[in-house]
Amino acid sequence: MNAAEPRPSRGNGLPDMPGGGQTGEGETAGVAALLERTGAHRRGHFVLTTGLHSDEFFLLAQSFQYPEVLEQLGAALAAALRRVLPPGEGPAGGPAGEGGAPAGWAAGDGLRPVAGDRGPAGGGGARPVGAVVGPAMGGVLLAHAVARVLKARSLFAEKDDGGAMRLKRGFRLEPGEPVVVVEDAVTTGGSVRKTMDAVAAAGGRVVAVGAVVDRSGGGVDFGVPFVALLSRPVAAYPPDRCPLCRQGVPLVAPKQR
Ligand SMILES: O=P(O)(O)OC[C@H]1O[C@H](OP(=O)(O)OP(=O)(O)O)[C@H](O)[C@@H]1O
Ligand SMILES: O=C(O)c1cc(=O)[nH]c(=O)[nH]1
Repeated sequence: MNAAEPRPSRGNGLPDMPGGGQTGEGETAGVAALLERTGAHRRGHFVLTTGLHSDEFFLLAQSFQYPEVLEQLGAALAAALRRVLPPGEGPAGGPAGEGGAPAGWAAGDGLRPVAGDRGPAGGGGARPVGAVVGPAMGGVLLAHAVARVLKARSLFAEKDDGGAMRLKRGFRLEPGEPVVVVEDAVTTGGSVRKTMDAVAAAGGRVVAVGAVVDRSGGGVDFGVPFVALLSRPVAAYPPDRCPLCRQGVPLVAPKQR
């Protein structure tokens, strides 16, 4: 096999991510290869959520349709997040409590309690991450995959009528509960910021942000540590300054097809 080719693994034709979830060049290459192989990385002429145009698009639903790939990406992102989480705000452990859990479910049932019920972490000390929150739709599956590894709850925020994000469906956070926000692809960071606002409105405290792809190449600042499995600047143009429009390349809304 050509050394530059992704390594097939587990008989599914998908490449392993070198380093078992370690960040660095090897992992970046592994993630890029995974996105190529699963058809998530597209080239053409695309309209983005913000109305900007781009010649590249990361349609991560294509990758996430393979549970094994979602699991790999979630594990890699969880590992990267662990490295930037403040001490004590890593994965949860500790005893289960009642809050958020249906009656009769407790430690050993596989349910994660809300952070305020985790005993020793309270009392002014750092608390473990209680929840991973993703913006719907792109962040829903990813939040689940990351939460599974961090042993936290998996929640999602949804747009309300005004375009803001909100926790709905009875999702609750404890006051000051440490939360990680995850996103499939970050361009301007607007969706992550709205999700952070939703977490704050629900009383939680965002301690880190993670994404599979950071199209800003490190150009966005969320005020908390931000990690991405693949980070590089990707051009995005206002429509009236889009070179692809000038060339007459057909414009595609990739999520609508
Ligand atoms: O960094 P930004 O400029 O905010 O753009 C990135 C966001 O846009 C997309 O979501 P979209 O709003 O299209 O909703 P979806 O997740 O339902 O596809 C994407 O999944 C990110 O959430
Ligand atoms: O900016 C966006 O809307 C966007 C870009 C991208 O590459 N992928 C995606 O899902 N959304």
